[in-house]
Amino acid sequence: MSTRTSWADLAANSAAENVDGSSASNGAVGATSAPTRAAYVPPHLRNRQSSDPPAPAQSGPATSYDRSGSGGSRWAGPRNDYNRSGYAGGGRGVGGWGGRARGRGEVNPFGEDDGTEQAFSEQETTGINFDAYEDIPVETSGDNVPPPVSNFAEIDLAEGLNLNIQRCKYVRPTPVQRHAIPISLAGRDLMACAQTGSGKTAAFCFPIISGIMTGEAPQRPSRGARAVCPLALILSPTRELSMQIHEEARKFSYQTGVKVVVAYGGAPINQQLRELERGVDILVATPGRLVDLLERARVSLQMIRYLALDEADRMLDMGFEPQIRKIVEQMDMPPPGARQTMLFSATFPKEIQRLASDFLSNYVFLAVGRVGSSTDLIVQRVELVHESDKRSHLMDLLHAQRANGVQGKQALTLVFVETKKGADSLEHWLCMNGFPATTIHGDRSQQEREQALRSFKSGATPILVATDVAARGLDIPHVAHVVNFDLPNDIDDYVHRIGRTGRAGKTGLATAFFNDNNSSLARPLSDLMQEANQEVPAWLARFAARSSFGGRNRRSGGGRFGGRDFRRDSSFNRGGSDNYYGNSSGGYGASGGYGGGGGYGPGVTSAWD
Ligand SMILES: Nc1ncnc2c1ncn2[C@@H]1O[C@H](COP(=O)(O)OP(=O)(O)OP(=O)(O)O)[C@@H](O)[C@H]1O
Repeated sequence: MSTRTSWADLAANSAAENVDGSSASNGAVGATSAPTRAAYVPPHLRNRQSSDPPAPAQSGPATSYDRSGSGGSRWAGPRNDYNRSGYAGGGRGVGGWGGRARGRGEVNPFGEDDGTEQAFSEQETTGINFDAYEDIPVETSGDNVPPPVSNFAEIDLAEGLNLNIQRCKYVRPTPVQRHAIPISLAGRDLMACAQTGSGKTAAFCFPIISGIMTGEAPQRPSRGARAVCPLALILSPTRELSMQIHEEARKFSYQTGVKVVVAYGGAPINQQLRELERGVDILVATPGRLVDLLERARVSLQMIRYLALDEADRMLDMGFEPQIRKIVEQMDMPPPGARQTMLFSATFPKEIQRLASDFLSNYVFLAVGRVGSSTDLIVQRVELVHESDKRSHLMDLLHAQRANGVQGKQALTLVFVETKKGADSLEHWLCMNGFPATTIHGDRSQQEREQALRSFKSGATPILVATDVAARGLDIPHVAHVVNFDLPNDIDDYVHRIGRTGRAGKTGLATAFFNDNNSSLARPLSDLMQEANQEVPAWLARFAARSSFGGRNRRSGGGRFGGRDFRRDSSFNRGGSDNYYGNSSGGYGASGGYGGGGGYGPGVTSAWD
């Protein structure tokens, strides 16, 4: 019983932390407010009833401009000047490339109140807890690595971008930003590994936006050409993550004249085509939809200067690698060296690093914290729960949270399950038992997926039951608790899942239900927890000791895993021209420690776009 009380206490503390300054400033509902109950529709009836309200305008790329008040015609977008973006090269008529016009009528992604003035005074209270990141060891390797900076003022970013950084209330760069931004601004290719929630999105967006703002005007193909030619491509594995990166990039590029467009599956392609035709500098996309656009010859990659792969290890695993190779190697994208390539993730198995090196030229490897480690900000608990007891155990947890006033918008709970059917069934059961829940997985329509996320974020359904489709990248404020109802097979998936809480310096709680079916995860899980200074239960240590070495999990063969450039490991070094010079701070040694080979199995690739 005492354990359960402590879960609830932890969740309560976490919720209290998550409430801090921001709720005061936006008038958000407090932790004890009752959430608005959404009308529950059982999964089997969902396609027959139109119970889900239609997606609001901001959900789609094309409709987002419909809110701009720029007038009735869809063609009267804020930047229908094809000379500037995506089409027809030559004269910009806007004071040169560096003097890009601000998009008139551009929707303010910061809301009605721009708040630039206010931003400075509020920054210190609403920002990230940087102290939490100060001790993180950083390692770089590569040729002539550009030195890190300690604040944004030291970085030579374009002026309009600096203003938007203030609008975002980013006071100081996070560690990954301090290192990665100067490396990218120096024009270097980069493979970067940093913990979940540590600000990787801005780390690749800032150099791209700044580079486009200050770089030479591109000579785009003639206006008659059907294909649009973005200058930068950002690929991510899921639709929701692509949408999120698009939203972030739009904030960072607000009023800079840099146009960001998103394209992802499950949404009408015609809307996305229309948006692309208005001009695009940065294209954010999921691989499947991009291949479709390339095959229709509606997008050309010939002018790509920047390529960023977010969740790069996922993008290069067996599920996605063929599509990524097609996009990057078999279409018209400039080769490594002629473009700048940035790969980011919180996990980067060596096998994938080796694959990824095909896309890079004389790159810098950057590890902030150990590769694949979880952040200390997340309190991790593992409970021994038999398969048949999982539901009642979850119910106990949720009741304890409720009893402690941990619920509502400020304390969202994300529950991961293995299968889509399992997700629907658990959601149904939770709702029947008085816990408003919704679900996100690959069998739901895109509209349903987006509605589920909105409902979760708003606190209307403070529990989201998800498959791995929600495991990576999603930055949902106020996720106080991640429950691994079904543990994943791969420890890296666990790292990403629990990383949906404890983000941007805030604390979070992660609870996992473990039983005999998860024995292959015992050792990597106990290693990971130990490394993150978590309490490892004695029974888990016994499971770990019993489990065979060299299993399918990469870490199961090694006592220690670390942030390592695979080029430092002689067994991976193909004797090529990779020269590098290691550079580390924070004091961890040079031993490798990823055991076993292969290991990254197909997992739950069906859940991915
Ligand atoms: N310099 C900064 N100051 C304050 N907040 C920041 C800063 N940089 C990023 N953030 C915020 O931190 C949160 C996490 O950032 P982001 O989503 O980029 O993390 P990530 O490292 O990509 O995580 P993941 O590995 O889960 O994809 C976001 O809400 C973002 O707005």
